[in-house]
Amino acid sequence: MNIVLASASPRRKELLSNLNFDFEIMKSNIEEFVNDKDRPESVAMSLSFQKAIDIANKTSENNIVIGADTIVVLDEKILGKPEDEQDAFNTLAQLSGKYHKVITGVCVLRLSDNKKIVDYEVTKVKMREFSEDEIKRYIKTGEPMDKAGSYAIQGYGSLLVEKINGDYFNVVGLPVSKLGQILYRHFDVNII
Ligand SMILES: Cc1cn([C@H]2C[C@H](O)[C@@H](COP(=O)(O)OP(=O)(O)OP(=O)(O)O)O2)c(=O)[nH]c1=O
Repeated sequence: MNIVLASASPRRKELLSNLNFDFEIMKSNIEEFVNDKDRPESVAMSLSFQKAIDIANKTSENNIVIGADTIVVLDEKILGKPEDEQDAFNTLAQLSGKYHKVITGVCVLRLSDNKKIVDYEVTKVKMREFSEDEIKRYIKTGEPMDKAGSYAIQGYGSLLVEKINGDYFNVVGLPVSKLGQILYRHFDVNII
């Protein structure tokens, strides 16, 4: 039995690596389809499941597969990864001075005994007010381009964040504590 992280995200890999247990990485390349009418929590959970099942079907059925998906939500509207720099600018301008939610859906499954747990974690993030000039300078760093909500709290984006309420790691891309509980309670995996 192996644990497989169904993710191309270097952030997720790093967060799991901090726990010093063996796992494999397999990159799922599902088409991320979002229906605007669904609740943001459902969207994040559904995408995490799609990533996990894609990889589960390509690996041993005894493996435990983990999928995750992070979205940023402002006034119930999902702000995903930016399409281009203009899109990143518009997203960051909307986030300035306000609270938003970061939701990460997480799915853990094992086909051999038909086990599937899907859950999510929410973290509230308050941005300080920033100017258009600051947004332009931030975009020039290149950091926003592959991040949900066009920022990275673990990087230069930390300069824009005023405070958070909830799990920091959830914002970076993986609700580590929740995931640990799922592995322990439902899959008998004891990391510590
Ligand atoms: C809000 C925020 C998001 N992010 C990242 C985490 C995710 O990698 C990314 C959201 O995109 P996702 O679609 O969740 O993940 P991904 O495409 O990077 O990787 P994969 O689907 O293969 O698992 O945004 C940060 O790194 N820092 C932040 O502060």
